[in-house]
Amino acid sequence: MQASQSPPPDHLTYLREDDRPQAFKDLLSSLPSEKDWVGNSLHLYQGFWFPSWLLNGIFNCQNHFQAHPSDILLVTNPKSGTTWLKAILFALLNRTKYSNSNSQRRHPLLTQNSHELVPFLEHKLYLEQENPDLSALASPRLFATHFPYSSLPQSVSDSKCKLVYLGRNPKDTFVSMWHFFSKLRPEEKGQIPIQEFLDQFCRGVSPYGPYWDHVLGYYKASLEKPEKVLFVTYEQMKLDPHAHVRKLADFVGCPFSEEELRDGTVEGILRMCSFDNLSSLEVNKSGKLGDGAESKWFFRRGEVGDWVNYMSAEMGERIDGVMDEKLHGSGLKL
Ligand SMILES: Nc1ncnc2c1ncn2[C@@H]1O[C@H](COP(=O)(O)OS(=O)(=O)O)[C@@H](OP(=O)(O)O)[C@H]1O
Repeated sequence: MQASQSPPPDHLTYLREDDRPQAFKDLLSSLPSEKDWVGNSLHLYQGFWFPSWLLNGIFNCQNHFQAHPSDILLVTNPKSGTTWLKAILFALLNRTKYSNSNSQRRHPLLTQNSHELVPFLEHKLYLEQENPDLSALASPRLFATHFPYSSLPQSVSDSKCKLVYLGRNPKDTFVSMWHFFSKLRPEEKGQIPIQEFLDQFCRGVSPYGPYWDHVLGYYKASLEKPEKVLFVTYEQMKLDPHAHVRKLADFVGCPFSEEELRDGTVEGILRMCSFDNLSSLEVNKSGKLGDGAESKWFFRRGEVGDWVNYMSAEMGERIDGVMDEKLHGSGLKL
């Protein structure tokens, strides 16, 4: 998720409200909407709450994005570990180019935030002919998106491209989101009242929410089409990162060789992408992304279970209660 407070910069002109086609404005005004805590609108479209400033991109992407069979899409609900998995997948797919024996090439993750290296689909990446960067991307192209499964562009469903979904415990995601949105508010407004933020979350109103439907869509798809959708969680990645990076590599079709497993390639990727390493790099301490968000906002604690420091047991039980009810019978527990 990116910041959207100030007017979008030039390369994101499609986000400017003035430039939106009338048909889009008409559709927008017909959709149910709610205000989020930063003052932006969320619109209910195809059963999910989309930030209004992204909807034009969402529509266009649905209509125009042409998936390639070799594409890899990392999908997350915001604040589930996107920044981390973007880095891991980027490092994994480009490991030969930037290996130790090829160390004259400085690793891009040392000087660029992973959000700059792995673009979001809904950020005007859908028209290949209009986007030279997109056609110049080497195969396999790696994208990220927060699209719900049921709203993915048809070409993604039709093609043989692969989807990696990263889920996260909803309480940690919720607290991470609460911190992030609080940062986007004008300073004098202070932190978002957490109880009210929770009320909204538990009604399903959050960016790309309801949270449970987002996760469930991909979980079910991963059971139905295991060759197309891989479902992993932030907690599993934290618990056994080595095994999961190998699993990711196998899934995206570039498994580690015996030699790589012996020579510490996996460990090198994990070290490079660790919270401590990435968050200590100058680019992530003082850099800014194209839309004005500060890179450091994407690195807070990076821990499992940090919610207990911000929510009462009762609040935690409330999220658990909603999740239990919504995920009942699915076999999924987050
Ligand atoms: N390298 C690494 N390892 C582990 N965890 C990491 C890493 N980088 C970011 N993070 C944590 O991920 C949370 C941010 O989520 P996202 O990256 O999905 O945010 S966004 O949707 O892209 O805005 C946010 O979680 P919280 O710390 O719980 O807020 C980040 O700290």
